[in-house]
Amino acid sequence: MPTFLGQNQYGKAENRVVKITRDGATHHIKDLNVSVSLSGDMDEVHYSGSNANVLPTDTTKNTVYAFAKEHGIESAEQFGIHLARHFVTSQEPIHRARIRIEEYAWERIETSGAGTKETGSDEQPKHSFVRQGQETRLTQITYDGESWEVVSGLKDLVVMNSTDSEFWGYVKDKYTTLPEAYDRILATQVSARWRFNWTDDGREMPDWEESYEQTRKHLLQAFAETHSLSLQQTLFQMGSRIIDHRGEIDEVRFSLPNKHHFLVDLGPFGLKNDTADGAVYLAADRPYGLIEGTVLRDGCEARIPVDLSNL
Ligand SMILES: O=c1[nH]c(=O)c2[nH]c(=O)[nH]c2[nH]1
Repeated sequence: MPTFLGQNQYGKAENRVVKITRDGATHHIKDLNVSVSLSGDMDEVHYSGSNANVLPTDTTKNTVYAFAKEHGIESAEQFGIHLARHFVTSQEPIHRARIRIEEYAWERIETSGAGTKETGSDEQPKHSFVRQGQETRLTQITYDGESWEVVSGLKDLVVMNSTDSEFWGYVKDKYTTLPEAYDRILATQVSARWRFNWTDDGREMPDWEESYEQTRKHLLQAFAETHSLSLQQTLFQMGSRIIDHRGEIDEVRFSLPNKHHFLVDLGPFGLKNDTADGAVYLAADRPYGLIEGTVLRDGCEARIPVDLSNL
């Protein structure tokens, strides 16, 4: 044979697994990106195409989700060890498993205490999270020698509510397959711009640092405290909360990708997976719903461009 096979490995990369554990009203998130890579007696599949030694990559994906449900995710390390041991000890041709895991950290959103829980209790909702260490603060200043326009904002602020989100009662036509949801995850990567009404007419400038901190806080609190019937409704609540609390801002525009989380069907493995507790979700990256809109102070006109990537 003039050629021979060198190093090779295979598996399913980037299995996005999200597990929500409920401890009463307090939810805990484990959000991992798990990549499986296996190697061993795989010469034949390359030389002759015989799949006799091949555990499908699809099976490795299912194993990740089933293990998350059945055994939980104590830590990324423990989860990875468990998976690696499983592949090597359960499949004779597999001699080596490499499990790479990225873990995304989430911080609880501090709310104002005005949660929308129907319970009437003043207990803080504990199911709203902001992803750590991602966002970028932005500003754009325009001056034509006479007037100023200051538009500030942020992008890549990733937030999640692990409950208090529903989506139902929508139009259904012959192509509609989406089941109505009465308890779903709502997650988005916020891109927002807000326009200041300041201009250099002798008025004092806003305290830009304080304004940013407070605007971000109101945005997050509105996200956390809205019992959402759609991402569109949440968008309007976030914008209104900012305009109501920040007199220096007249207009807010949002671009909100709906980061869908689908309950994984673990029925084929005899595992019940519903939202009640310990639910395991597939975090899909595309396609995604894209919800965009502007919220304005009464009497003010829209000046922020519709397409935020132009800003
Ligand atoms: O909050 C949502 N708004 C929509 O317009 C929509 N469409 C969809 O399929 N899911 C959702 N969710």
